[in-house]
Formats: sequence, C-alpha cells, structure tokens
Amino acid sequence: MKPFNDVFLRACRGEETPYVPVWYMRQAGRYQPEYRAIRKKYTFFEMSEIPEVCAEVTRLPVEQLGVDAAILFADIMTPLQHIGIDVEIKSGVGPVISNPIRSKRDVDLLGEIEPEKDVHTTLEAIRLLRQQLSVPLIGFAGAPFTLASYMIEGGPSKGYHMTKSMMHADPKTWRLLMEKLGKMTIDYLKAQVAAGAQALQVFDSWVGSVNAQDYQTFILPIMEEIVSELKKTGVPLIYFGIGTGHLLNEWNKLPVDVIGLDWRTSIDQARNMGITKTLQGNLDPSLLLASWEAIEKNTKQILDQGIKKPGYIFNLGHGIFPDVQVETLQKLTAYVHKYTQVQTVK
Ligand SMILES: Cc1c2[nH]c(c1CCC(=O)O)Cc1[nH]c(c(CCC(=O)O)c1C)Cc1[nH]c(c(CCC(=O)O)c1C)Cc1[nH]c(c(C)c1CCC(=O)O)C2
Repeated sequence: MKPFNDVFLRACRGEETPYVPVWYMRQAGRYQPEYRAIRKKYTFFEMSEIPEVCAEVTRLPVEQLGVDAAILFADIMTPLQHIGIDVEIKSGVGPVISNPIRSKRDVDLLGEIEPEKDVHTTLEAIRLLRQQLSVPLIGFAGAPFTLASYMIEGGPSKGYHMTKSMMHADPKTWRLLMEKLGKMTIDYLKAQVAAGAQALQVFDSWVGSVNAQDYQTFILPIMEEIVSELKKTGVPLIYFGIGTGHLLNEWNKLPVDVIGLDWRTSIDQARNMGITKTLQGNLDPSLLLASWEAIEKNTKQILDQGIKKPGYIFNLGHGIFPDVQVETLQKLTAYVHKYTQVQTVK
C-alpha cells in the first residue's frame, strides 16, 4: 500500500502543505460509468446497506482521480430512516419523504438512533475503508436545518416556505425538532469517528436561504451544540453550505476548522471579511461542462487566492453533476497539484 497521504488533514489544521490538497463533493456518483453499472443493480439505500459496495464506490474516485481525501458513500438522509422518516432517493429528483413533518405530534414521534444497531453497515464500511485507503476518510452528516427542510417539505424545495413558516409560527416545535436532529447528528458522527472517520463534514446545504437574524435565533444554538460536542472527537470539522456569504461571520465564531464556500463568495472576499478558518472550495461546478481553457482560467484565479496563506483546500462550490466527464476531473486534479506545487517551491 502507498504511504499515508496526510496533506488534506494538515491543510484542515491550517498547516503549510507541499501542494494544495483536492477532493470533490459528490466524487462518488453518476458521472462515473462504474458507479452507474453498480447502481443499476440496486436502489440507493440497498447500495448503502452493503459495506463492500459502499467501500468500493468510496474508493473509486480516489483511485481514478488522484484526490487527497475520500468521502464515505452514504447520504445525508441515511440516519433519518432510523428515527421514523420514510425516505426514498429518486434518481434525478433527490430525497422524497412519504410522511413529512407538519405538527408537534409528528416531531414527538421521532425516535433516536442507536448507531451500532441502525447504521452498522455504514460503520462497517468505514472500518473496511480504513484498511484499504492511503488518504484520509471524511465522514459526514446533514445539519439540522437542511435535514428539516426535506422532512417538512417532503422533498427538494426551491423556497423552503413550509420550513421557514414552521420556524416562525411554532418556534417551540421547531426547537424540539432542532434538538432531536442535533442529538441524532452528534450520535451519528461520533460513531463514524469511533469507526475510523478522520475528518467530518457537516452539510448545511440549504441554510443560506435564511437571513442572519433567523440563523442566530433558530439555528445557531443547535450548531453550537453540535460543533462543540464534535470538537471533543479531535478530528477536523468542516461546515459547508450554499449561498452562505451573509452567514460567514457567525460561522467563523463556531469552533470548526474549515469553512466550505460555494462559488458566490471568493476566497479573497472571505478572508477580507476576517474569516480565519481554513477555506475549502470553490469552483462553480457548471464550469466542468465548459471548455478546458475556461476551467483552467477560473481554477487558476481561485488557486492564486487560496495559496496566499496556509489553510486552503481545493474543491468545487457544490457537487459534481452526472454529465461531467471523468477525464475533466482527472485533468483538473493534476492541474491543481502541479500548479500549487510550483508556486510553493518558488
Ligand atoms: C442535499 C444533499 C443530499 N445528499 C447530500 C447532500 C449535501 C450536499 C449537497 O448539497 O449536494 C450529501 C451526499 N450525497 C451523497 C454523498 C456521498 C459522498 C460523495 O460526495 O461522493 C454525499 C456527501 C451520495 C449521493 N446522494 C445521491 C446520489 C445520486 C443518487 C443516485 O445514484 O440516484 C449520490 C451519489 C442522491 C441525492 N441525495 C440528495 C440529493 C439532492 C441527491 C441528488 C438527487 C439527484 O440529482 O438525483 C440529498
């Protein structure tokens, strides 16, 4: 086996690195012919129930693209099935829930997870991967707001209107829901670290839809609890969301190690705002469908900002689309490694 590559972990901690580490959100997915072939045989959650398949799909992009970290194959919806949410992943749609949360009674009925019993296949996949990988393994979970948005709306949403109206119309029920999801997230992620996850990413993909005041009142308290509990595990913590430029000052106060940015906020802008954490991101994934010249030009701009100081990880601003070519990502990974190596040696 290759020697262990810890460049990603060092960048998470804000240390100097020999080159900028790279990984991609949704690096295991439908853009890979091998993934599509496996997925033909199973539903999404059937795949998640077989540790060997999860491990294989997790390893695939590491071997194929040469990235510096692996992210566990699972979904943010995975633990919800075990607290009473009836969820299915519909291809081309996303998570769909047949028993959405609409009242205090629905929230009261939600249970707790017992990780070693309920998500043992996910934990088993982590244990397998730790024997197989020579790059760090990132564990992950959805954050309470983002999970609640699916649970309340019943599926993907544009405006999150029912979610935000519950937050304001029935703050007590909202708080209870946040507490239950917060506990689930803590239990789930602690179990992932105990099984061998070497970093954690909390996906709050849709939280950018609330303003800073509502974030402080209705979401920040549970995030403070989650992050301070997870900090105790000792592994680096990444917090990511889409369109969160207006929330970054609040995020910077949380004891997370890394902030994941989408393409709307540049690395320079975030640093000029006073963000002191390691930054991760943030090529617009749409560019992966453009010419190589456009990809290179935009990537170079991001890297020139990123490498101004230690504590930078290259990624996309959101996940890879299914119609991206594997070769594009291979070329991009090699480009980031080479370009940043030359720059730091100088
Ligand atoms: C919001 C969210 C979800 N899931 C996730 C998020 C947060 C990141 C983000 O903002 O995108 C996170 C996620 N989902 C998946 C991973 C695995 C690891 C990885 O990034 O490679 C991760 C980290 C697998 C997956 N999760 C899903 C797929 C595709 C499913 C398939 O094979 O049909 C994969 C590989 C399904 C899924 N699950 C979800 C969506 C929106 C979709 C896509 C729907 C579609 O376009 O078909 C919910």
